[in-house]
Amino acid sequence: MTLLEVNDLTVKFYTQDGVVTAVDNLSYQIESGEKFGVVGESGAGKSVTALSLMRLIDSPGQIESGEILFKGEDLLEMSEEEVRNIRGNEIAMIFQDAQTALNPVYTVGEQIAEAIRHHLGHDEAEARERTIQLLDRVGIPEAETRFSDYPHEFSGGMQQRAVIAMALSCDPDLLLCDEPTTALDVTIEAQILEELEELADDFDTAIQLITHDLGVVAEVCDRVMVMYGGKPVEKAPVEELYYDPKHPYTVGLMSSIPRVGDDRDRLQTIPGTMPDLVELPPGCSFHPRCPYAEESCTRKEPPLLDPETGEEAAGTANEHAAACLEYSGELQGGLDYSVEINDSQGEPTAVNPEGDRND
Ligand SMILES: Nc1ncnc2c1ncn2[C@@H]1O[C@H](COP(=O)(O)OP(=O)(O)OP(=O)(O)O)[C@@H](O)[C@H]1O
Repeated sequence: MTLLEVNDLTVKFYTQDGVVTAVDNLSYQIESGEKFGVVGESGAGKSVTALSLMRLIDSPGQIESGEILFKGEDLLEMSEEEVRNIRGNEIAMIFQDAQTALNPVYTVGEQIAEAIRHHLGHDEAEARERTIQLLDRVGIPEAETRFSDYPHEFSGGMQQRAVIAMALSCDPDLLLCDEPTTALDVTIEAQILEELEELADDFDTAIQLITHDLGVVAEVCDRVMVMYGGKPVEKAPVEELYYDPKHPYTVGLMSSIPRVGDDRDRLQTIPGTMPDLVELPPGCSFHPRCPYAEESCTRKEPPLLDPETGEEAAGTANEHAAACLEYSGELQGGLDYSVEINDSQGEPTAVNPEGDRND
């Protein structure tokens, strides 16, 4: 069943430097219980998309148009009170920085219990019991004792686990995670991602996981949307994206995934930077950074197409869709990159644009 359907969402910020189109006519869907990744560099519009789902876009920002259907109801048409009931209850959000989500003057346990009392109407004893169960479930040892600890008595990883417990306390249908492990060290990150994945399955909660790291998406997600300049450039089931990426931007992102034990320098980034969102380049907004760009790319904005058939594709369910003129047959030189499968480590793939290898 489709849980979330975003149709033609456009969000703009009216800044002194001009009008920033942070999200541009964006459409995507998330099924119940699905783990959906949103990937792209800084400024791609990932956080603004998530904040729109919570109706948390403030001035100078504005949701200009579109629909956000959650269980068939348009969040953009709801009253403030109706949205408040959904927020934290049916849709919960976890941010990168656990410290901002936890109030330093209350114990961790009290904060979670308070959320449970508020949203689920439990009495104090029930809320306390559920909190301890949740703390235990997210991997906090000696949960009963730690209930009474203040946030500063928790390590960074433990704080983020507590935030996950708080987000799950009301058994939401959709959990928005915005770079939830970026601030943590790699070992803790891996543990928490694994936990998050398991919890989502146990609670039958769908996840929209925002990250700039395709490795994180590979770990957790079923399906992925790659964003560039406020738009999706590729959508695919996660394995297909890894083994058979179709958009040059995705290929660039994959080349920059570092791999443990890999002696080649994979820490290369895609040359250039995200364009100015006040004045996007004409045609394909990735063309100034694309190694395959031709004259036509500077003129025509590529639609999302099924790379196999060249037909229009929304990239829902198992569809693979990419926005590149290659798939409308308008790129004369074609795309020329190779996909390496790194069998020894059982990891998905390394992808290198031709001529960009360091071996
Ligand atoms: N409060 C704001 N005022 C003005 N512009 C904003 C504001 N918030 C976001 N933007 C604009 O929206 C664009 C998209 O921002 P967003 O935070 O969604 O990017 P992102 O992909 O989540 O990047 P990051 O990984 O850095 O969070 C930004 O480049 C910025 O220009």
